[in-house]
Amino acid sequence: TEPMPHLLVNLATIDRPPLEEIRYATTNNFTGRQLYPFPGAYARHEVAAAIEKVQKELAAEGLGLKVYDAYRPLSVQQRMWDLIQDERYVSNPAKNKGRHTRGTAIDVTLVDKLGNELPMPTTFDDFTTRAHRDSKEWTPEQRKNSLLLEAVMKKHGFIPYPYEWWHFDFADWEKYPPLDISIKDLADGVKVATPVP
Ligand SMILES: C[C@@H](N)C(=O)N[C@H](C)C(=O)O
Ligand SMILES: [Zn+2]
Repeated sequence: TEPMPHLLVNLATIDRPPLEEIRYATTNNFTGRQLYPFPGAYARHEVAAAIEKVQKELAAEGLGLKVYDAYRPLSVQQRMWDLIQDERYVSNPAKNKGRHTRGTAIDVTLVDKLGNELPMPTTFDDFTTRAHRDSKEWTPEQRKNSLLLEAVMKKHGFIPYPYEWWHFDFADWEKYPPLDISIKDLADGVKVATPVP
């Protein structure tokens, strides 16, 4: 396959950029390993445009998004799968080549004007049934906040993922090419990537 434009956009460059806490650029994640050399939240340009609309709408309520993860290289997805072979919580590259690998998935929570996270059902990457959207264990406040996040994301083209309250896929995500361009190459301004065959 020939290299082609990857069409990924740095979410820090959009209007009203979301807060970022890119957990896989730290050791504070379920792997205990730093998987990205430094933080970077990249998404397909269509997805970035939708996030801009979400941010505009949330700002009117004094709220915003905080991003835990966005685009993820396929090689990183493989490392995650090697650790947690549970398709509810980690995509199996052999089956679907990943969701985040296409720049169409985003892991987010809600923050107030000061950047404080609103109470949500679990912490990020809590791989238990409490993170499921049909969990009966949530408090009314956690449910309200989670449903608010879900509503604004759905309105702008995202599909809530059933097993993780923080994960959203852009509509038709399977139609976008999976990629393995590194976060470093993206930060260095490399504009082309080879789609994974
Ligand atoms: C690992 C977790 N944050 C995640 O992104 N899970 C989904 C299901 C995925 O790996 O695509
Ligand atoms: Zn996710």
